[in-house]
Amino acid sequence: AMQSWLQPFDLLYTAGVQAFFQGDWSQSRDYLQRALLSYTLLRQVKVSCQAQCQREAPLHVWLKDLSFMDAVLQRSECLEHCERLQLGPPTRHKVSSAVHKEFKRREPYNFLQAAYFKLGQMDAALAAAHTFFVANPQHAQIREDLGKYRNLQGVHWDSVRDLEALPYWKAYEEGMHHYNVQNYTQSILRLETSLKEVFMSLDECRALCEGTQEEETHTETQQKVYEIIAGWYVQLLKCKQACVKEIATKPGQKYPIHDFIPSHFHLLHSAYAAVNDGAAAVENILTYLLFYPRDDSAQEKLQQYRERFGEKEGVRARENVRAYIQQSLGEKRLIFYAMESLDVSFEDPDAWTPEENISEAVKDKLRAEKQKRREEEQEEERVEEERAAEEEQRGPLPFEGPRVTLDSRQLNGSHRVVLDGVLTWPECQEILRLARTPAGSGDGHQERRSPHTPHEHYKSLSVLKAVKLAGEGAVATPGIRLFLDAGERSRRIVESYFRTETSLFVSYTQLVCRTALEGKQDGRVDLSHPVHADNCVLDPEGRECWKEPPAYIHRDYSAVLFLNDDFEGGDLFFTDLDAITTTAEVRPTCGRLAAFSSGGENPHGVRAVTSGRRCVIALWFTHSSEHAEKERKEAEQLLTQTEISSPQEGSTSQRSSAPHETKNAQGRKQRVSPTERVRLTREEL
Ligand SMILES: O=C(O)CCC(=O)C(=O)O
Ligand SMILES: [Fe+2]
Repeated sequence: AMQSWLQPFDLLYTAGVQAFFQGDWSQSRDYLQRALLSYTLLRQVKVSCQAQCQREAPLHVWLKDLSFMDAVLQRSECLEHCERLQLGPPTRHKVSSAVHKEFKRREPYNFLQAAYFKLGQMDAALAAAHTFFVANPQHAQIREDLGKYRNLQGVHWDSVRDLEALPYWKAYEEGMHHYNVQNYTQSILRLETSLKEVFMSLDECRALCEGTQEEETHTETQQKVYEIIAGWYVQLLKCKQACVKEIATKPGQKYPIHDFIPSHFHLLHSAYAAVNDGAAAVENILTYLLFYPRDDSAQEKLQQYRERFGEKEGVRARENVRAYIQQSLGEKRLIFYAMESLDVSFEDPDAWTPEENISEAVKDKLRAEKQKRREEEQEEERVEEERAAEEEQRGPLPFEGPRVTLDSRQLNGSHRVVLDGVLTWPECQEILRLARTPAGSGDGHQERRSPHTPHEHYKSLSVLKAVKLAGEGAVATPGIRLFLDAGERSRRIVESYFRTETSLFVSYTQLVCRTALEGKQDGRVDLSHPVHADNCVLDPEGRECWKEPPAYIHRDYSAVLFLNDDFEGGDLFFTDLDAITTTAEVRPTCGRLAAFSSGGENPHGVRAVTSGRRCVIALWFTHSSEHAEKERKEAEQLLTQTEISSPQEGSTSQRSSAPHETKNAQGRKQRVSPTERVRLTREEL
């Protein structure tokens, strides 16, 4: 049966992305299509196995009864067997939550649209692009791409549709529209369709909760067996409850539609009344009253319908809705109970939950959580606004070559930017030659154990030391001139891009190379450079950053100018104040500059370098003239003398005009996040 098993969607996705960067568009398209299909089929199998095993291995027994365990085991075996038949061993489809999230965000469609485009399949490209856009309306790159599609000849805009659309959204929206223009018959048809589909999607979502279990983040070691069962079960109930929210949230929207399900019945009773179907009008207002029994205006409406259409004997609220409400309330009751006794948090997705079901203590907890959520949302909005303001303020670049690759928004932070093309390929090579001099040659060179990790060597070179080495003939001068110039170039870019209020001085420049020690990488878990902020002492526990010594508090901006990419690991990454939550990763490559403000808003670190050698120019800038790098001046003077006395080293400020590293060479690197990788090839669109 091996061949008939479903291929894991994450592997197909990875293969598709890989082919994408090898420029094999048809291969990429095929893999991505299969990945999306596999993703859908996997869900279908899981849902159908749940349904099947609910029938074949029911769970209507009590815990005190030994047969409870019997039933649990049978259910578990039924599911395992059912899924194994179609999917193979369970481990085949263990997918990381990162990939799950990418599929939820419809990321594969972004690759797919570009692949279709390359293959000249314009209608398919447009459909995929639109599908990605619907879930990512803020995404700058896809907006730009869609703009380009708009200008193309022969693309069929009228037929473009969302390939992932859940069926009820269209029906719901049309139902609303017809209702608003008083076309009640059509409205009824659409809303009934929507309702049917909504409950089907809800059932699916709830069934999937039983299939997969979120990993517990905190694992108490001394938990008793009942606590574990309780914890697990509450988690399951919360997952099922959250489905209401998921169903009511349109793709690309942050918040669900308020009262999504009850509102159907509200619209329906009026619509049925408008077409004089008294029985249906009464049925739907009664159904609405199941959610809001004390809604006075609904009660009044019911009276009016009874007067207008006569007593409708035998007309009752919809049975499936009554059952749904009962089930949901039962679940909520258990969760509320758990909130009182266990450390459980919960956000009720429904507005209709009757107050009397909730104890005062739980009400307080719910209120506190709602408040917390609101504050989080406000904070998010504030950050978003700040970012938008920053975007508007962002200054021009002082040179032709460099261009912004990722801005603060794309890097999920503030005062961050990644530029490419700050150095050309030959320039990087020339600077790298400075670092290649044998260890121990001259006192300026230090190749030693890294101060941060026992798994790497670490070599640093300041500008002045470099110049002195040149004086001794140990290194070539053009590289040093470039080393100095690169710092100045970066300074001007940072000053201009961030539109700093006063001018910036370079306060320190360092050429830093980190070399993986061979044979010392197995099982390594540490970083090349632990998470820190550059001008304050990070306190992840307190989520604060203390701007006081021993931190270099005069540093205002930091920059890392990458020189090479022929090593493994070594990505620069940013985190939240907790020093754990990664917000952005930057893959080094020649000429790429990562610049950011030096404070607590930009904690960062460097991933382990697990093979080869990673070299960068690390730069810090300051507004304070007293902290301007004194060595730089001295180095300049010395260097000028050296250059004059040894003209055979070539022209003074050697500027190469050789082409930049090609985009494909960058793209082939594995570590760049897929989103960034799409960006890098996007300009070819
Ligand atoms: O090398 C890097 O990417 C960053 C190094 C760094 O953060 C530092 O030296 O402060
Ligand atoms: Fe740093």
